[in-house]
Amino acid sequence: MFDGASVELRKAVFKASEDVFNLPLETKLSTKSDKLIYKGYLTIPTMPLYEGMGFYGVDSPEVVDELTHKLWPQGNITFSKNVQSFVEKLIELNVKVRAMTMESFGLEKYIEEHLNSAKNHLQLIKYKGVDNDNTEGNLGFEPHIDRQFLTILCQNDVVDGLKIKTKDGEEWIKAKPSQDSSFLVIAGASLHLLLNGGVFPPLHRVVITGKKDRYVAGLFLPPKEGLIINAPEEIVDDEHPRLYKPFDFQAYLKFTNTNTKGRDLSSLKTYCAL
Ligand SMILES: O=C(O)CCC(=O)C(=O)O
Ligand SMILES: [Fe+2]
Repeated sequence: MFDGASVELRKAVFKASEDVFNLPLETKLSTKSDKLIYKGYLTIPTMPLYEGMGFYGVDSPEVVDELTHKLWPQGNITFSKNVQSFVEKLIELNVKVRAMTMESFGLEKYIEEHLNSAKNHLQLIKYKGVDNDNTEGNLGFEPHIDRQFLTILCQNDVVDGLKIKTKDGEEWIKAKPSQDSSFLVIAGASLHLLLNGGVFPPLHRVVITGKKDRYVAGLFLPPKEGLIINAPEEIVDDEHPRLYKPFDFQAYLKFTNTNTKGRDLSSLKTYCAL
């Protein structure tokens, strides 16, 4: 699925991403939407090195075209074509991973329904490199679990920074892609809930150490608006009792947005465990 041509495509997307973040601030701000925080330009006051550009519903060419037009009113066909082709590859990978995951839990009959229950969201991310010798590194992204079903990340080859907490909570390990064609797949809270705790959503954070800017492209799979997540009966029994109340993603988003420190597994449990 990811051949030489895809590696080229990926390079083109990171080049495109540089172009996006190099645009004047007013242009980037013109894409900001107050309806959904993750549509358009995103900065987060507590994470000064981070800038994001979100394409919510990215599988629809209109979404990419509309945002491209705001960024380059004179047009930029190369940008929208590269983003669309790249997203197609990421979506293919996401479908495979989610179908295989459902299969491994014996939930074949829910695959279709599950695949249709998510939106495709592309987030281009830039972390500004730092010019200081803080050996601990500088905060790029606060520790958190992802809230969606699944996250697929790829980064520009030269700069690492993503760290993942081991399941026992003992240490942070570096998530280092093995080669420039690799992707990192992270399970999020919504998949954890759907599978009654069967997959683990890891705590992760980003630490920036060098002068080089770090670019990441991530496909996020948030549940569609209105979906209520509840683990299927087939995976609930005396040995695996139901762990969570029916879960409304939008309400959880609101809860975690007003409480940024609450994005870990224990606060998810406080929020909706039975
Ligand atoms: O920058 C990264 O590698 C991870 C970003 C991330 O964790 C997120 O956007 O949720
Ligand atoms: Fe994350």
